[in-house]
Amino acid sequence: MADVAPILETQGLKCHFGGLKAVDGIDFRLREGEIRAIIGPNGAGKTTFVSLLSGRTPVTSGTIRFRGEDITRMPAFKRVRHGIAYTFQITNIYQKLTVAENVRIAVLGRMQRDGSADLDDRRETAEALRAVGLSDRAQEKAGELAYGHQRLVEVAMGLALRPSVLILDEPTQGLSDSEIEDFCALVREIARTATILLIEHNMDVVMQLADRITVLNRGKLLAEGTPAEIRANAEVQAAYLGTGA
Ligand SMILES: Nc1ncnc2c1ncn2[C@@H]1O[C@H](COP(=O)(O)OP(=O)(O)OP(=O)(O)O)[C@@H](O)[C@H]1O
Repeated sequence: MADVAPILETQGLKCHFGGLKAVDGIDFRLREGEIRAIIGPNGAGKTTFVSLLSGRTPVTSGTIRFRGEDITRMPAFKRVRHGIAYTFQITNIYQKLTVAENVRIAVLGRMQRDGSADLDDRRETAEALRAVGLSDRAQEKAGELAYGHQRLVEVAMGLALRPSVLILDEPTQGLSDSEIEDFCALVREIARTATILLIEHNMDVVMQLADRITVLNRGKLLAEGTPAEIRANAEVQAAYLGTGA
């Protein structure tokens, strides 16, 4: 696998906020088709790192390549067109619109992107809602849903874009145990057609889903490996998992 060209790659990626080195020189390679988890203590730089990948936050220095093309300075909306979708922490949702209307906006955006005006947008919307288990709530106002369900609306919006890379930032926050189980099944399903980059604090979810795990600490890459390797890594245990994990 090591010689397969990465779908997404960073070299020496940095993002400094004044004196704070939120992301401090990260070399990262994401393989096409994998589920990669990013973990690390609070403030490690995880959200900042994926914000750089999505174009939401400007890079201080270093490069980002997508399928070999330098996208370091490409605006966020163009990255979405290239197939990099990022579910924000709810900020994407129109609170006063229904769940279905929110998802339909994403579907229509993709149709415009792909020039596929002949697609049945209502059917596509219904499919995305079914995938995340929100069909029953399609006509509810998005802003009135529980927090965890609003996160799922965002995932449906991301899915509706048919991304080749889907970046999920703490998607299971606010979900019940059974909803988390359904969500894990959904991620496996999505992974059949997309590469997934997942920031996640729930270690059960990480260990269950990830093909590989990247550990960040203080803006730097601390370790990378399979779930078993990361579990056994003493440095990771000290920095993040705690020695008892
Ligand atoms: N826009 C910003 N301006 C200034 N500092 C920021 C900004 N965004 C993030 N930071 C700081 O950068 C550091 C990394 O934050 P980031 O949110 O990327 O970490 P994280 O690993 O995602 O943390 P958490 O797990 O708590 O979400 C933190 O010290 C944070 O306060």
